[in-house]
Amino acid sequence: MAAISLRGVGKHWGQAQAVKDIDFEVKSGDFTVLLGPSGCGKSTTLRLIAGLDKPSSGSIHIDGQDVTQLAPAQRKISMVFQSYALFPHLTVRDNILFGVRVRKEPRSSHAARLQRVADLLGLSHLLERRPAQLSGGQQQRVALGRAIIADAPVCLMDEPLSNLDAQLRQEMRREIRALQQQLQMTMIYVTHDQTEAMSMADQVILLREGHIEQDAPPAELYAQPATAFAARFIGTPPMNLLALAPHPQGMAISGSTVLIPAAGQLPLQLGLRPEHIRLADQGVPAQVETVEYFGADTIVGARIGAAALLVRAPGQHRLAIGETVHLAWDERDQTFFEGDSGRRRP
Ligand SMILES: Nc1ncnc2c1ncn2[C@@H]1O[C@H](COP(=O)(O)OP(=O)(O)OP(=O)(O)O)[C@@H](O)[C@H]1O
Repeated sequence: MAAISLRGVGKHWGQAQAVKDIDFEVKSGDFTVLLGPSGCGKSTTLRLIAGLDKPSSGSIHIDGQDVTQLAPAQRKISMVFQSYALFPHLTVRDNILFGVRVRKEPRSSHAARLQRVADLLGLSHLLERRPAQLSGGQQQRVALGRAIIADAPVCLMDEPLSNLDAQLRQEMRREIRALQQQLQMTMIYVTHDQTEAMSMADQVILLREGHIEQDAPPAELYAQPATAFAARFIGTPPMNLLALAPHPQGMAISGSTVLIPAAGQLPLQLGLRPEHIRLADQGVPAQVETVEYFGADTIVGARIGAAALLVRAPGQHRLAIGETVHLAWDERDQTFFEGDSGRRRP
């Protein structure tokens, strides 16, 4: 199975720089997610790996071979797009076999390969249908089938689930991840959905405005965000960032007398994950501003001085707006970010 590496890859369209200085390695058999907000360069990066666009600088290697100048067909990759790109006039069978036939792969192998892929994806009873006679999830499986039957060592996916409803998305996430592990595919998957990235990936590459903000496994991205941007991009709800201000005895949460022991230079922000803050009998007084109940937990919006923050408390909490609650957290769950650069303080 293939490993992929990008070295100093950049792409500009006229004056506009879509991505710059992209460096990363994808291990063979790993599931890597390119994550980031709209316009950060995810699709551009994927298209460069696929060979659909040529980089303006840098090089791309697959399995140790420099493929920068190779055409897509020579790169041994398969690709699944957001729009499934199925042929409406072809049956499921013919859609899945399309690429295999175009590439003139041995006819004798077609039936067995089709059978395996159809069984794997639960499509065996739908082979004679046309795309219009399938549900969204089934169409997505056909698109996956076409990628899997190619037996290409690398599979690239660009937001493949964005046309599906929330429940089906979750099912398909699990299916894609299970298939990738079962077939030991090297996968690069583009999404702007952090829950998708966190739940599927071995490695997350978080992009921002064309550069890599952080490249780490999900657990590290969550526990040790490199920057305030990374901290805010991950988590539901995301990490709270509270501005700190000078206080005669050190540093306090801005607009309050709540002291935060932290050596370092201002400006500084305190990062606290909503799930790390407890509603306690004793602690920092805060005023309740919002209460949202979700069944398993309650998200409480509260204010300490000038700082608004969200608390994720297990179970149901009937709190009145304006009521004073007490908040507590462990010092080890505090993260500090430099106010100007946004970098996490080590
Ligand atoms: N063919 C093109 N010509 C000019 N600019 C482009 C082209 N393709 C992409 N760009 C620009 O490059 C930047 C990155 O685009 P890209 O599609 O890679 O972002 P993305 O992260 O995939 O966004 P989205 O999640 O919205 O699809 C954007 O500013 C975009 O406008």
